[in-house]
Amino acid sequence: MNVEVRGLTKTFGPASAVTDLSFEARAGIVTGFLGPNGAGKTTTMRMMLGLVAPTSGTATFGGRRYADLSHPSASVGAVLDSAGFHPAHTARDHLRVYARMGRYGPARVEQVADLTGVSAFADRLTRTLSTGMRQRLSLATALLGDPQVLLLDEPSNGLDPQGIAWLRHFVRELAAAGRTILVSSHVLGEIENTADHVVVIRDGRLVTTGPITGLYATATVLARSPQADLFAAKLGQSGIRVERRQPDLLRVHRLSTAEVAAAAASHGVMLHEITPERPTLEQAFLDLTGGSG
Ligand SMILES: Nc1ncnc2c1ncn2[C@@H]1O[C@H](COP(=O)(O)OP(=O)(O)OP(=O)(O)O)[C@@H](O)[C@H]1O
Repeated sequence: MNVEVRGLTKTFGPASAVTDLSFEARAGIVTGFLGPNGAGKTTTMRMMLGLVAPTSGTATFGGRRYADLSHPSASVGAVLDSAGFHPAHTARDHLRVYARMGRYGPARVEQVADLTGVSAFADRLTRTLSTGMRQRLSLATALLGDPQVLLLDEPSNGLDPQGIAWLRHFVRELAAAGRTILVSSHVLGEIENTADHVVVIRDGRLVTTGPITGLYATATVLARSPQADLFAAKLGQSGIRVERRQPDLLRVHRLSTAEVAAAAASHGVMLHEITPERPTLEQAFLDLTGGSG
């Protein structure tokens, strides 16, 4: 079940939280929804679920708005925040209440508790749970209906490194089984090994969307040559952007080291050094989102 967001916009009084945002999340892959704090990720997800009315635009799941789904919890599961637990309920009570609302049996409660590790603290009162345990309980709740789509808002919050590794594996398995996963984060590193595609937003607007490897598009190569003038001229003639760093050192944009070496050979230019300047993925993300994170 694919998810389509088209022209979503939300203004709060004079302030725009989300502006004309469009993207897709496809079945079978994990889509990372990235942006610095306050970029509009939570507002977008709340609009997708009908919890906040959009000023304009639509979000659909398999072509239908959330409100028009016949059995929403069996189509779309969401972990938006880990508040909202009744303090006098145990974790298992909480799951049972939601299971009854969705008309799922007690066996399903035990299944999702096992899947998410909630079984280990199922008899504890929710008010005594750690943030990480609450995240697991929220995830278990979202999974009750075995939904085709999962929206996860900063699900790593409060999880320890072991929990983060577990979540990464878990989310990847859900996607491999054909589900559609949209997972938000303000730290690229958290979903770097989880997401296949990314949707990057800043100030409520789309910055870029595509395969996560596309964030490397800012890569540059340093090339040192005693014939730097000639090489710069030849590259420039081919429409390649070149900067002069030192008299004999060029910075070449958007070519790999192999492509730079091949270009030098084809122009009879001798190279003394070729160094990739690939930014870390996190740096590329920070560059895209204005340096805040
Ligand atoms: N109910 C509201 N009333 C007024 N402004 C709001 C409301 N909800 C969100 N905003 C504003 O909308 C903008 C986007 O907030 P949002 O929570 O969607 O961002 P976010 O990307 O989820 O950030 P974070 O990573 O910090 O959770 C922020 O400037 C926020 O202050």
